[in-house]
Amino acid sequence: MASNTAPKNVVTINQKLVLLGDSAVGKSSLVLRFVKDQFDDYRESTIGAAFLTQTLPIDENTSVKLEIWDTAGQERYKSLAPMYYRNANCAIVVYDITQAASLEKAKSWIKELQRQAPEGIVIALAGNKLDLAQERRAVEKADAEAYAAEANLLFFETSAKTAENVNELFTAIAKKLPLEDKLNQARGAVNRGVNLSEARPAAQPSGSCSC
Ligand SMILES: Nc1nc2c(ncn2[C@@H]2O[C@H](COP(=O)(O)OP(=O)(O)OP(=O)(O)O)[C@@H](O)[C@H]2O)c(=O)[nH]1
Repeated sequence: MASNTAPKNVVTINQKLVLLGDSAVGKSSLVLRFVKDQFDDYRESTIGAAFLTQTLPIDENTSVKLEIWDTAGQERYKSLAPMYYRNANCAIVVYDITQAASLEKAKSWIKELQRQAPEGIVIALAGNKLDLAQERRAVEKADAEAYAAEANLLFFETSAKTAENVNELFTAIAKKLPLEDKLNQARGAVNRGVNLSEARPAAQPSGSCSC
């Protein structure tokens, strides 16, 4: 599990991450595994959205603090999603490898992000519930991988239950973020003795942590 604090002399860049996908594919479970290294077999569906943060080192001088918006997958909350992806730097779109329809839903989220989210947003496609692959797989890895390559997405199959590929997914996203400008700004601010917290991103939509 990643640490929640960064060592001294490390520049930390805040980046907003949004999770999207059908209900019950495991969005909240992936976040819970990544942030707290926990898993619940019986999780309540998210209401509205949940907010958590986690700091990830990406090299010896730089950390990324991910401000994670875990959106609710139920259809009735669909209209809220733009509020969460509007200023996002990166997104994880999740499907369940045992439910073919959830990949179709993921593809429609990806189209919406590519049309409406900020230019340059880093998008990953995650096929979750990999622990059920042997008995219940309904989406072939090669098919999802080929789609992801064509749409220029990062791609991982994950299991929030066993933790397989969960840290790898979040780390790959953090490493793909174009941080050069922000790093130069932050290092310039440090050299001028400016308090970095003044340069943090604008206020986020309100939400609660359901973890
Ligand atoms: N076997 C298995 N079950 C999982 C995995 N991830 C999540 N689940 C289960 O799937 C169910 C739904 O998980 P959630 O994390 O609540 O799904 P969600 O996508 O956040 O759902 P919404 O809040 O409705 O959008 C729960 O019962 C979880 O325990 C996994 O990797 N493997």
